[in-house]
Amino acid sequence: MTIQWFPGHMAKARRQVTEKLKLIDIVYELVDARIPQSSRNPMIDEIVTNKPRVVLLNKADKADKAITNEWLRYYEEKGIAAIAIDAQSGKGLNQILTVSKELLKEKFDRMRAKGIKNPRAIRAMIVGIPNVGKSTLINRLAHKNIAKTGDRPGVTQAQQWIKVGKELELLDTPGILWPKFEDELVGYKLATTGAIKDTILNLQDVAVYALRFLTASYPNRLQERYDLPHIPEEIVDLFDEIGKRRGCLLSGGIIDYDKTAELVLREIRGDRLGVLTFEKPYEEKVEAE
Ligand SMILES: Nc1nc2c(ncn2[C@@H]2O[C@H](COP(=O)(O)OP(=O)(O)OP(=O)(O)O)[C@@H](O)[C@H]2O)c(=O)[nH]1
Repeated sequence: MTIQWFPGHMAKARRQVTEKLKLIDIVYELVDARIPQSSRNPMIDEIVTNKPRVVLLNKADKADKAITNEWLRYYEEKGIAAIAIDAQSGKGLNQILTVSKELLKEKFDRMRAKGIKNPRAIRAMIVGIPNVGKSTLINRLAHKNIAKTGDRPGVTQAQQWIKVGKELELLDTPGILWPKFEDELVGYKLATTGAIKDTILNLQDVAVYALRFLTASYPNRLQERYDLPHIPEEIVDLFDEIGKRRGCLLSGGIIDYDKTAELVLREIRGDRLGVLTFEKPYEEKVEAE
């Protein structure tokens, strides 16, 4: 597989995030609840070293609820604050302030101890990979409450802050961290959920991954959706069955594998096979074939 992880992009993103860290009290790391591990950039652990962090499992409406709960337990066991949210509908968002206040209690208590009667609002920034829902979350929290507050020390550029009630302020520009997909399985998961462009990986390979995953984890849904009396063992036979049933054919009745791959991925992304989660905590890494 010839996936490139652009070091130039990453270095720039790292610089920008590091610069903004000086302005804030807490980081909200947005990940996709369907692939909490693959949708984060592991470098964030090196970048965000001295600020508390909350993991926000976004698009929880598209994820398998039981597995989202497993992820929440996993983070709890590791002592990492995590909340399942749906930025589009606003579900779970009210927990963000509560958790932030808990994590920053000592810092703000110290301010009060120094004689500051009404400490300022908590300042936060959102970071995450492209398409994970950063803008949706900011807009949802903002309710058009965007406040121009001008320069803050440490940056040459004026930062805009978004007021979220009285107690929270968000940087209006999120930090973008690129996904790291040197591992091909990570790449396939990102592609299946639509986090990376379809032109980056071979679409048939992505669909092979997705169909193998469905066969192993959600066989009933696969059978039901494509009306399969049983799931063929050979992946090519599975493509044939789906292509035949859905009319993805070339002239002469030959199965059009590109069209079949496209159809399957479109239906997965559109929740036609129900809500799905592609990775579990503590899961052994399985090499994609
Ligand atoms: N179902 C669902 N869709 C969501 C949710 N949050 C965001 N989306 C959708 O995901 C897509 C990407 O959301 P954006 O907010 O543009 O993501 P972003 O991280 O700002 O993307 P970039 O600007 O590329 O960095 C949009 O189509 C949103 O409508 C969610 O909680 N649930």
